[in-house]
Amino acid sequence: SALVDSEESSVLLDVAATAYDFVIVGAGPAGIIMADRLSEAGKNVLLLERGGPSTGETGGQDIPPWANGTTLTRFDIPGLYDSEFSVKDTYFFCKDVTVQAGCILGGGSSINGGLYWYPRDLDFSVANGWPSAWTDHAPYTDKLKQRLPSTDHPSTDGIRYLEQTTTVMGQLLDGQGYVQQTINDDPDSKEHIYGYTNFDFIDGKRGGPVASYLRTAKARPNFTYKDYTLVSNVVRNGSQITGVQTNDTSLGPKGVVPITDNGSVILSAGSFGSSRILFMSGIGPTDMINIVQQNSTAAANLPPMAQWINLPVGQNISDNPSIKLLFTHPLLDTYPWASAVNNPRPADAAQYLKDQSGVLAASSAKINFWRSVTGTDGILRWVQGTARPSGSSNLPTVNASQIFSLTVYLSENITSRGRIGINSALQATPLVDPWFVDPVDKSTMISVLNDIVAGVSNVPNLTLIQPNNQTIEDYVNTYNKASMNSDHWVGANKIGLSPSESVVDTNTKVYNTNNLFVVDASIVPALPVGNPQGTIMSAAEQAAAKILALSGNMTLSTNTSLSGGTNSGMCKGSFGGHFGFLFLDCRLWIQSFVPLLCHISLTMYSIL
Ligand SMILES: Cc1cc2nc3c(=O)[nH]c(=O)nc-3n(C[C@H](O)[C@H](O)[C@H](O)COP(=O)(O)OP(=O)(O)OC[C@H]3O[C@@H](n4cnc5c(N)ncnc54)[C@H](O)[C@@H]3O)c2cc1C
Repeated sequence: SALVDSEESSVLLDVAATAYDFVIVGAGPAGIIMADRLSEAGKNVLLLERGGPSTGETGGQDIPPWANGTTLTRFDIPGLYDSEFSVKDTYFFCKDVTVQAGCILGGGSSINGGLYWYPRDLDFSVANGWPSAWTDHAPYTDKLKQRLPSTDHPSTDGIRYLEQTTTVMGQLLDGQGYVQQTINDDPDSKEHIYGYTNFDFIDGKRGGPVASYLRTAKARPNFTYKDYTLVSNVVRNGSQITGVQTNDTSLGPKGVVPITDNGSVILSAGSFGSSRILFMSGIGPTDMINIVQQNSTAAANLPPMAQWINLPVGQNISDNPSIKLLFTHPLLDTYPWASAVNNPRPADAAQYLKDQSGVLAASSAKINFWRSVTGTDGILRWVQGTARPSGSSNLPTVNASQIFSLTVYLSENITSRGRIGINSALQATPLVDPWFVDPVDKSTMISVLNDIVAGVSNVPNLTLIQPNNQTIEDYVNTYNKASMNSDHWVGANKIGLSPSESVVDTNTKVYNTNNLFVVDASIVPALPVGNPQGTIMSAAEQAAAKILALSGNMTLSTNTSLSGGTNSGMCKGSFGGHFGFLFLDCRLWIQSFVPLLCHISLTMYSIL
């Protein structure tokens, strides 16, 4: 199916464009899982990623000096997570998003702290904003667990390192009625519990979807991956999407990658990335599309105004407001995380290089706890704490090597919402910050922090050093807003039952389009109880099942190769579901048997 107009194809006569059943934009956790599940079902899938490789396995080259001669990049080594924020060249963060977002293979999962929580039932409840069609979510979490189990002891020798923070923080929590548990063994239990941090690391290295789902996808002939490919917008004719506009003219005429007649585009470019692509495709609030209209290059790709689709893209955003406290205790060993990329402690580097064990086999988080608290508005909100043996060098009166930090997040049921959008430079950016918009969120945080601090005097030798000589209330009131950012943005393209308050329907299809889907953090309607990647990845599992069900888990597509408008005659058919899996690639017989084979497969398809 020719998806570019005749003028375009006559200008670029020698560009061949393969049409795909699914073009997925963005190789973050959601995009990778979608690519794997759809290709597993026999679909012809193209995964486009704007960034380059990350881990050594994917061809990454960013190897710290002390690991020279290995394939261990900074993204492989969990203990280098905290150093990301202090290196000069942060090329792995998106340069056109004004907050931190990963622009590299794996997206956020390649640059995040790796904290990984299986969602609980309440995270996917109607009360938490999900449509009822999504609430039977446990089977999808099970699918995720099978492919990507969590660990709370990531070092290959099974030993936990730097546990002083856990010991001291555990004493504080014991004194306040918290109970220790293996957190992911019972995800539904979150009331006054604490435990070791769970990660998605594998064999002492960063694991995540890149080291699991992407591996299986890559092994399939019907899966194609292209990196360094930026998608600006979808190409559409009204509600019918016909392809995506990329910056790579080798992929198709003027860089347009077409989809098959029954094909679909799935945006998995993250909360900021997917929202921007929608605006640039003429989908979203009019004020945002007007900004696109004012940019002459981007305006050229906008559909006519009559085809603009007004949806609340970028609204309903939430992110955990988080406040950090600092403590000192003589037992502590504050780890020099920031310098570990160039100058790690020599024994730790040697141990890690030997067999991926030791301190560097985990990122900095050591202990997590949860509780609920009811605000003055009667709403029960959830609270998460994460403690790390890390500190700050600007505290002259304190021994800098004996500090640990506690980050307290307000999570599920917070009532504040913000908005994200684009500015005139087309950077994706928060327009209304989502933290403490509702004063009850703030007062709830203050009461939680006061509760924690009240227990400090019961732990021998434990001292709160930040805030110091200041009430918790003053500390929170004067806290730098930007530091409250937890990088857990959800809700921009919220799933829901109506286009007046949501962007995608219960099948994750963008309202008022025939074949455009969004599957990533942005469809999650409200924050889960813990750091969100487990929720996002299991949501992708459910979305894949729903999208496959929509297409009857079956595809028979003519895989058109355009060259100056000429069909070179490739044929590809597959079907799955009840009849098992059959994949026919006609390229082998392209010279002589193409028409016959295509006919046979079409006949088989119609019989079955
Ligand atoms: C510093 C940091 C630390 C974090 N720590 C944790 C943690 O410990 N635990 C946790 O659960 N969560 C954590 N998070 C959040 C978590 O990583 C994200 O919620 C998650 O990665 C979102 O997944 P996603 O698939 O929606 O999008 P993303 O991970 O953002 O992936 C989107 C992908 O799309 C690509 N892309 C974007 N735009 C385009 C385009 N136009 N064309 C082509 N490709 C495009 C990007 O390069 C990226 O690879 C952290 C986030 C950050 C930034």
